[in-house]
Amino acid sequence: MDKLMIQGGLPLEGTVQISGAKNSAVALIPAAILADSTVTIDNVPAISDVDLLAELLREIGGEVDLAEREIKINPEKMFAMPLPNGRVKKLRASYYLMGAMLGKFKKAVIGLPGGCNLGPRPIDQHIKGFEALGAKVTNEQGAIYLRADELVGAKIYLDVVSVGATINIMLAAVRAKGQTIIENAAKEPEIIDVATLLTNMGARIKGAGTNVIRIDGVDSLKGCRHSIIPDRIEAGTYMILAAAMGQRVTVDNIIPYHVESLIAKLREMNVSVDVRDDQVEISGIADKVGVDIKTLVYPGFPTDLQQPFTSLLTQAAGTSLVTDTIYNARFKHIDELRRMGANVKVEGRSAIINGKTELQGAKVKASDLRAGAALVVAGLMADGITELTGLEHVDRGYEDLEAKLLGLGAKIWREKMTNEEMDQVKN
Ligand SMILES: CC(=O)N[C@H]1[C@@H](OP(=O)(O)OP(=O)(O)OC[C@H]2O[C@@H](n3ccc(=O)[nH]c3=O)[C@H](O)[C@@H]2O)O[C@H](CO)[C@@H](O)[C@@H]1O
Ligand SMILES: C=C(OP(=O)(O)O)C(=O)O
Repeated sequence: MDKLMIQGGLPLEGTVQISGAKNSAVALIPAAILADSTVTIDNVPAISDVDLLAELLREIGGEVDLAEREIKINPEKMFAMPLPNGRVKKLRASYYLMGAMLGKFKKAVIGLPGGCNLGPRPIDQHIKGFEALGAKVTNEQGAIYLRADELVGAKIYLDVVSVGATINIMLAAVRAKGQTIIENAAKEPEIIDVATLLTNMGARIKGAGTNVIRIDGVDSLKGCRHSIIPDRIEAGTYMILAAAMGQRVTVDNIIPYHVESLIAKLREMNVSVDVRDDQVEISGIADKVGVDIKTLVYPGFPTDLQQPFTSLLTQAAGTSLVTDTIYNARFKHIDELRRMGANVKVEGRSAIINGKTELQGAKVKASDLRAGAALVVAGLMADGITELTGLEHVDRGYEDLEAKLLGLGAKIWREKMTNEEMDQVKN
């Protein structure tokens, strides 16, 4: 097991290239199950969630060729192999195997998903959608059993705006009989990306990116080629890093429109953001002032950037209030920030940050993916060296983190943990 060593206090400068979106990739790869011939996806990020999904598709008989930035999925020999345990529990997005396998084979057995521990993450809206399409769904010993004689389009109103449920219902509905209407659908860019792939495969989908999606079922879907949109959360993380330590940092290969809520908040803090066609240039040298943020569904401020943004706010003057309306326990990074000297307290769904405080390098642990990102931001701002463990979470979502940061002038490297350190981290 490795730990990440971060030498803090060094200015960042240069250009960083953003990879394909994790939350698109992890839905697009299962979507390929629905095709009858090879789907090729490029701009695929090299992250462990993608490796796990590639393995899962191989387990169900898929021929999967994962090369640099490209994945080729031939679904011709796939079958409805039950996946109650194992890799499905290591990531959140394994739940997309439910919609895709149900849509293709009319049956599936998939273990309950893993992913970041952010408090309760139910999948009742996914199940409500599958049932509305005609599936019988049962939960047996931690695995979801789905079976349908046939899937028939239905009108489904989501009680909670859910990215996963919206995509999963689309996957199950594209080959159903007749029309499905998803009301109160999520509008995240990744949903449009999945709808684009499915449409290129031959599906008939209207309204992706709005809160009403209409799907007219088709009998079969064919292979095609697709390029993944840039990762707005990775982009946002580097924008926050640039605001923290950047003299002049260009975050390249992005869709600036996807990070508008972050740009607005950075400007409110006094950070200079120059927006161009597919990049932003950020200079964070100015004295920063505290701001309040409230996470919301897209296009509101993304919950996935809340944790790294909290780290940045420790360096802003005054009191800032961060409220997460999506997850009630997404504050596991706060204790670690306090260990580094931050003045932050959590009250209910909010964190109250009093800045600006000097941060000191410390031994800290990432409890989840974006907690890891938050601690990398903090480590780069702190005096001295920060040792970050829990890298398995960070590797789920950030391609080449060290290489990208080295390219910006950071001093960051991995070291093997000693047995004693591994015991300490486990306890
Ligand atoms: C793989 C992936 O794309 N993960 C993203 C996806 O997660 P995920 O798809 O799991 O998140 P959802 O959009 O479904 O969750 C939003 C909220 O709805 C609740 N809910 C969701 C489904 C359901 O059936 N019942 C229910 O109550 C959740 O507990 C949460 O409070 O969107 C989240 C919100 O933008 C992001 O943080 C995750 O990075
Ligand atoms: C919460 C996240 O991921 P997942 O849903 O895959 O756990 C995230 O990407 O911040």
